Amino acid sequence: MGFSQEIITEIDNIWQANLKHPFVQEIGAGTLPVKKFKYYMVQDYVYLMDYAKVFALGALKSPDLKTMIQFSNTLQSILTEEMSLHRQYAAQFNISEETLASAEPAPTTLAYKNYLLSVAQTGGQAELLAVLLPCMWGYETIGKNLAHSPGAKNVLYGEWIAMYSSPDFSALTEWLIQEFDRITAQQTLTQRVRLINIFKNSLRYEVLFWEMAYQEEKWLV
Ligand SMILES: Cc1ncc(C[n+]2csc(CCO)c2C)c(N)n1
Repeated sequence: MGFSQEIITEIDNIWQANLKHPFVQEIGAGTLPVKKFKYYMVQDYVYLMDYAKVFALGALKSPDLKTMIQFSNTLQSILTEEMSLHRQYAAQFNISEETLASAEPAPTTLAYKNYLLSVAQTGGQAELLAVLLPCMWGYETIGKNLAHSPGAKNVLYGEWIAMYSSPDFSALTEWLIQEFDRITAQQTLTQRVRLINIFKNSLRYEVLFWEMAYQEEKWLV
């Protein structure tokens, strides 16, 4: 069993909480109130601006050309494909690109993106992979789980599900998992414990992100 599989087995309760969050289930059922989805789209756009930078840092910290190309291709696809879907949704909701690009992060978005960036900046390649893997792997699993759900045929949520259940996205996630398993195979117990914690925190933030959107979290003042 690879280290990545060992981690999600150990923290299965958090892994399941992420997959089964009401926000995700309601996308699958096609019943999620549009208002919550709009809120999510804007916050996710703000999040992705910084998430993409983690891939730029991944390229910077790459040990070889092949890894560097993968990180730079992914950075490109986040900015052009994934964020372009967000821009299309925003246009549908009459939210301008300026509003989208200048939206303020809610507390959870701010905390999560700062966590990602600080781990990616201060850690090495293993820490960087540990912090970004829950996001990729979680969405890929959700995409697969929802591929044949009623939501997949929903006019609004169908495209979102299609993007995360695409074979290209699965291949990318698989590459990240293998890279993580390869890099961590030789690590000491102390290093592994640190990586489990990073992975766990990032996964917890994924759950909090759904919850934030579900509750339409606001700053108190
Ligand atoms: C909070 C949050 N977590 C994860 C993703 C998913 N995601 C972000 S970048 C990327 C790589 C491929 O484009 C994927 C799958 C998201 N959108 N928002």
